[in-house]
Amino acid sequence: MSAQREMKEKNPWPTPVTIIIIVIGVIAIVALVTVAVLQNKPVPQKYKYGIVLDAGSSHTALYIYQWPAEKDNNTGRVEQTHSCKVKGKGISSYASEPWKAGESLKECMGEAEETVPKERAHETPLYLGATAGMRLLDIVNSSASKNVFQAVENALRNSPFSYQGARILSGQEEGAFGWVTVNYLDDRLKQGLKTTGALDLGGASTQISFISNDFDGSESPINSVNFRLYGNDYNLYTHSFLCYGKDQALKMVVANHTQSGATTVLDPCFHSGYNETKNYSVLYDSPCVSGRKPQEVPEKFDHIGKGNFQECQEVVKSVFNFTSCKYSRCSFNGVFQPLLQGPFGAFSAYYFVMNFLNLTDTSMPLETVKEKLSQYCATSWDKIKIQHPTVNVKYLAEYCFSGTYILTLLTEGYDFTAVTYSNIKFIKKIKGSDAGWTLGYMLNLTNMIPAEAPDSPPLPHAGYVSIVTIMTILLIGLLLLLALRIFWPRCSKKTQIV
Ligand SMILES: O=P(O)(O)OP(=O)(O)OP(=O)(O)OC[C@H]1O[C@@H](n2cnc3c(O)ncnc32)[C@H](O)[C@@H]1O
Ligand SMILES: [Ca+2]
Repeated sequence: MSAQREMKEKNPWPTPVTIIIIVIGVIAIVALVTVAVLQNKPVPQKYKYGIVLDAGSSHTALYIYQWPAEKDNNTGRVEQTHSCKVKGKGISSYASEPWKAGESLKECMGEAEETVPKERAHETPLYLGATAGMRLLDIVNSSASKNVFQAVENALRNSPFSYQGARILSGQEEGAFGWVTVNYLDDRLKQGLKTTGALDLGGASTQISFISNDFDGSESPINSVNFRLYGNDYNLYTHSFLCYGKDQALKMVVANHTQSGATTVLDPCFHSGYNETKNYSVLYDSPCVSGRKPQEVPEKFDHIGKGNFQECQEVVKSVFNFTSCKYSRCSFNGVFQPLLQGPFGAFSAYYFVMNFLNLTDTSMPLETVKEKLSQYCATSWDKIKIQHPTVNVKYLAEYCFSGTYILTLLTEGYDFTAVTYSNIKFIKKIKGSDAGWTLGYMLNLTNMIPAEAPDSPPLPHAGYVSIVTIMTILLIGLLLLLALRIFWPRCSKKTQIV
């Protein structure tokens, strides 16, 4: 018996148990490596780029987007990597000297050349989209609008990028792409989650876009945009109000005050102590008001502030027409609008203005918001200038009007109530990318959002983590057992014998 035991102890060949442990260990290692390789494809190192120029009514901005080069088959995340604000006004302001519109873009185009790696430039699409400023110029002087586009095209064709054209977006496109941007950045589209509405307030137009159960497009087809994105169908309600951006709305409000052709205009939307001499011709230079220019007007008028929120609200209301509606329900000016639904993201001037006024917190009761704005409007112009010495004086003079306009547009125009006001979030960026139509526009033109859902990874993430964890624990256990058998055979034998 003892000789047998001695032989066994000296036998260099592993016992069947050891062999089984080794085999299981090898299988576990192979399985672990296979799962890890399948799940974690190599992390892409390189990026692809796309550039969009937003030629707005008040200014032009350039946005550069990037996404992982190996994932442009619809699975990689597109994010904003750089933005550049073009100096000066919007391209529509260069109607009488179009070449300057092209010149104005050069500095930002230079920044784009520095940002996009040289070897990627030729394959980087470059788009320019113009909005309400060019829509208005096109209405009053279409040849001037063509000349501006010509100048802009010349400048962009000479860039190293793959120029894809410049054009005016329709109001519908502007609204719909803003909605796509917000929901793409929030990962709502890919995951098929409930979507967020989009509210964009520009200088010359404003857009509202949202999904409502109350809307199937049949009542007002011009307000309907259909998408199939990542396997989900969306029937989006969208409307763009030309002339209801905050600069044109201000013109309309002041035009209402100046119908008598007076030389002095008392304005409740400007602070008391504000007094500026303005030209009638400049005030009435846009098609939003030109039809209402009084026949006999002096050259100039004194624009004098009165600082009264309630009165300001009344005159602001006067630019909205609530009298006629041929649909089941309307927002204003006879435009169909279904029942408001879900959360909303409000960006561009909505954010600039409410952020300046410290009123971005929408959990604050609407009445409190109004009280705060009322106090702000009642503050004298001298005091306001002292309190904000670094703020652009043109913006500063207009925040009382702008805040009042925003609240009136949201509550009277779109019908947000004291309850639904808290569904609005004033936003500038989402995960580092600016909210606005540009990203949605590029995603659409580059077919970056597929109609159908992309293939999911071989395993759901939770399954993958569980398998890897179980395998690892098993492997460590087996290796420990093996080590015990090899290095302390006597010890393990003893346990067996006992
Ligand atoms: O969409 P459109 O109507 O073409 O206009 P835009 O694209 O040029 O309009 P923006 O959103 O850039 O700006 C909207 C308005 O907000 C103004 N604005 C920009 N920055 C601002 C700030 O910091 N404070 C107040 N107003 C600001 C700007 O002059 C416009 O009147
Ligand atoms: Ca805009």
